[in-house]
Amino acid sequence: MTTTLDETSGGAAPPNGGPKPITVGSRNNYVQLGVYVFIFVPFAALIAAVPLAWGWGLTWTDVILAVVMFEITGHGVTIGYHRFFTHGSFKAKRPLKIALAVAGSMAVQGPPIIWVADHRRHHAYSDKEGDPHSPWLFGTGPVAIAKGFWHSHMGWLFDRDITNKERFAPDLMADKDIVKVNDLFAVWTAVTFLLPAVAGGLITWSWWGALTAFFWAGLVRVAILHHVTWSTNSICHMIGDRPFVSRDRAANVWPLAILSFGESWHNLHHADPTCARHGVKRGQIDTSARMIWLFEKFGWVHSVRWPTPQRLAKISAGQEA
Ligand SMILES: CCCCCCCC/C=C\CCCCCCCC(=O)SCCNC(=O)CCNC(=O)[C@H](O)C(C)(C)COP(=O)(O)OP(=O)(O)OC[C@H]1O[C@@H](n2cnc3c(N)ncnc32)[C@H](O)[C@@H]1OP(=O)(O)O
Repeated sequence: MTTTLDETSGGAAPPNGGPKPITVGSRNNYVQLGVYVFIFVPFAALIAAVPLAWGWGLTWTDVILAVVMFEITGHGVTIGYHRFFTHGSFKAKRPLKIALAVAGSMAVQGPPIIWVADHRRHHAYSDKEGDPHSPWLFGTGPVAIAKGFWHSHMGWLFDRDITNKERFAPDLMADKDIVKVNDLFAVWTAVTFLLPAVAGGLITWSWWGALTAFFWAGLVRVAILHHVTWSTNSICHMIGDRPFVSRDRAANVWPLAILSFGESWHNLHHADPTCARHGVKRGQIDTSARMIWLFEKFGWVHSVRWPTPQRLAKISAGQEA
């Protein structure tokens, strides 16, 4: 059976079918070097941060700037890249659309069109051959599971094919605003590191304050956001609860709910990919859904796909028989 995008994600993109390949070659060396640098430099800072936090550099200014940057860029990914651009869970006014694309780009996870194409491909082939980052492609058993964890968490980023953007993201490629934001990706990458440095320098009125803010609210914050995001691909496809029926191994992992802004209610997400709220049960924290609700109240978004009792009953495990 041929799996089409429309069947699986609900399709924010028009599924223009055809025999288009799912991948189109490999990344060039220049981009591959960028991936290494933008993964390892923040990661090195995160490792260094543990001893450094004991009395070197970390100030309340750095903590506040790091939290603010984490909130902006993290929600740029969850609300923007993920729920809006990939899955079309709501419609947004143009200024908000552009702001979400920029905020997502500042998470240093690649330009929006590539991110969205990869993620739609993930849903189309979830946990099967063709999924760019499933942990289950190596089989079962301890060694295969260890390999699978590494591959799904970050290994896939180092040695990977390029997802066919024409097939998986034609709607974004036809959107001039998004193409512009996409083309300026290197600028947003610079801004995401320089903004906290400039703010830290001005607030403390010192070069030292700029340096520590760059380290904590730039590098360390990006590294933490990277690993939280990647955990959705790795941990949330390996362990956790599966109260809803999905065609893959996606699971709900409650300890990640706060840091991932509600994205770790991943079982519901794969059972109902276009739903704007992932934490649908009582007590399931989902700050991304809260913010979408707020945007709706402000009139910035409309046509939000909120969960309905009928839909939830239909996808609940045990209800299908
Ligand atoms: C609280 C949050 C919770 C979130 C939960 C999410 C829920 C969803 C669930 C689960 C989904 C998870 C999904 C995870 C995905 C993670 C991905 C990562 O983490 S990536 C990490 C490392 N960072 C990078 O890889 C950036 C590296 N790239 C760069 O910095 C720049 O692109 C750079 C410096 C290499 C080049 O920048 P230039 O502006 O000079 O050049 P230019 O024009 O952009 O690129 C040239 C060509 O290469 C492509 N390209 C650029 N970056 C690419 C990339 N990362 N991958 C593939 N192609 C790339 C471009 O599209 C362009 O191709 P053309 O000419 O348009 O066909």
